Amino acid sequence: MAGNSYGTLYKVTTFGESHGEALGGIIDGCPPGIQLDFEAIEVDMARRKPGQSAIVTQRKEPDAVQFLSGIFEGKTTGTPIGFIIPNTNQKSDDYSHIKDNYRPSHADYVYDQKYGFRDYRGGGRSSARETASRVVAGAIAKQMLPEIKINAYVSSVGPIHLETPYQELDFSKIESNPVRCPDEKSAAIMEEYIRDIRKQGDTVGGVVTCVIQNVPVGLGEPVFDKLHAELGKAMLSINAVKGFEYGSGFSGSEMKGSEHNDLYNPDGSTKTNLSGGIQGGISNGMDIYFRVAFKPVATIMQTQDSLDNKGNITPMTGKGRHDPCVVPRAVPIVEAMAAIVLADFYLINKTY
Ligand SMILES: Cc1cc2nc3c(=O)[nH]c(=O)nc-3n(C[C@H](O)[C@H](O)[C@H](O)COP(=O)(O)O)c2cc1C
Repeated sequence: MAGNSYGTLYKVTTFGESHGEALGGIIDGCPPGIQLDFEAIEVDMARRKPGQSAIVTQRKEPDAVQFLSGIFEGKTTGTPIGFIIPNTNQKSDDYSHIKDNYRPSHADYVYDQKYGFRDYRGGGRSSARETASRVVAGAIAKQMLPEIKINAYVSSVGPIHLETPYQELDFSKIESNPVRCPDEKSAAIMEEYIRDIRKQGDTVGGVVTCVIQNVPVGLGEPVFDKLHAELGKAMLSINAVKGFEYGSGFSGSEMKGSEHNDLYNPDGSTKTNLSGGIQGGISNGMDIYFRVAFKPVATIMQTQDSLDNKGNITPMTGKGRHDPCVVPRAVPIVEAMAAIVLADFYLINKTY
């Protein structure tokens, strides 16, 4: 299958299915000599892994990464970094109900139409288990760019919104609750809401906000490979993502130029930052911030009509262990994809 790689110079390829032997990946282009902090990689993996709290899927996977190449005495060698993440809990679920049936709003139908055959167990390649490999590649990319700070957090769950601007939030609180919302009051309401939705056998969407600080001026290419275009592609490549906006986003379209313009300070920084840290596709040194909208995922524990592969509409009830709301687990995935994009542009910049 094509389309399993991302990046030009920091090139990440992933492989694996939800219920296969293992997931894994190859990172090609990582510079030599980076002393890796393996604990930091494990921390990010633990933030994504299933079973981490009562408000995510209860599948139990340790998501332990085994590095196979490209690292010697704890340092990157500059050769491809190969790794696997064994699937240890892959045999416990019965997915025979989706063998010949297509869940509404999942990828079953399009995979069958495109390839004529699919590994239906747990969604196969379309499962967000694939994102575990991205988190490994992102954790290494973060270590390549230690001066750049990437913080993502949950800013809404269904109808519950955290309206506080990111500048007034304490990012050290993001990990203080299972929702990953830095405002503890909002987090408690969001958690309650997710628990309630789960009890109803339903799912709910949400928004992850990401803030990237200390980005040097000059990352991003001027025409097609604009920094925000690549961030948008990276975020929209994450499962269940339905929207991306950066800076003032859609709300900027309602403003006047006199309100929206970011006026300069003598050092080139700007007094406001409605542009979201990118101008003309190139980072301008201000904070980059964007929002990623996730849908309520498809598998619900209620009965809905599905389509079978003979063209019959038949009722189906979700089975197995699923996420009632994916945003708490999506936070490290958003950070990982942001880090991969920045690492790629950082290396591209060095070729000038
Ligand atoms: C962290 C994460 C966990 C997910 N968990 C589930 C899940 O438990 N059940 C489900 O039906 N979809 C889940 N999804 C979403 C599916 O992977 C996704 O909807 C599917 O691949 C179809 O792609 P699309 O929604 O982007 O069109 C999850 C997505 C993410 C990011």
